[in-house]
Amino acid sequence: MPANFDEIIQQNSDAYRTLIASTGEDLTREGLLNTPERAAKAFSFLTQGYHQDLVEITNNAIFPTDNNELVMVKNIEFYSMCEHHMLPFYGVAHVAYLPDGKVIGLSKMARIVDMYARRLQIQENLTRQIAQAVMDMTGAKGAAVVMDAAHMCMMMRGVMKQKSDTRSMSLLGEFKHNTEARQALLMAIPSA
Ligand SMILES: Nc1nc2c(ncn2[C@@H]2O[C@H](COP(=O)(O)OP(=O)(O)OP(=O)(O)O)[C@@H](O)[C@H]2O)c(=O)[nH]1
Ligand SMILES: [Zn+2]
Repeated sequence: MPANFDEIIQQNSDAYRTLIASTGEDLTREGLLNTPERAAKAFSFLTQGYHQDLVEITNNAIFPTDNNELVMVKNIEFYSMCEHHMLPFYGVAHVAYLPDGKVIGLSKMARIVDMYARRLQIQENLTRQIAQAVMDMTGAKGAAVVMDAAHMCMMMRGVMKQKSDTRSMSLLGEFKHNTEARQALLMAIPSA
């Protein structure tokens, strides 16, 4: 949470008041009375990733191992917002790495996904940032992230395609350079 949290909520409530008023709505009607502040708090939650860092969220949960085979946490659900329209995109992330003597707490992989998802993003950059973070935190031989997502900006407006879904991938280290490692990874990833 930022130090000036209350001030930010106040400012963003005013901004939401302006937005709501632009529709012609009556801001004093009962159903809308607390909406600007509620929306400001919701926005603050959905963008809280800007106020987190990797060291804090992983909390030193790095452990020694003598098993350096593939680790993958599949189907980590995430919600993000596209940086173009500020509309949600959401789906699942599959996060994998090839340890080099160290593993990371499994829940921390999901926390890393959430930290980057709760920012204004495009799916491709989100995917790469998660892979890089896993690589950096574990010193892994390779890290890979695959994300499958639906984009509300393509569904409820614009081209209005309800069934399209987007797969993005980031392969680092061994997964990029070693064909065998990449094939083992791709076989383990669920189809969209
Ligand atoms: N590559 C990528 N594009 C995205 C993502 N999220 C939204 N977009 C796209 O960003 C693009 C923005 O295009 P613009 O032409 O500037 O905006 P627009 O007029 O609102 O575009 P339309 O959505 O086609 O109506 C659109 O094609 C969106 O589909 C994402 O995560 N990755
Ligand atoms: Zn968009």
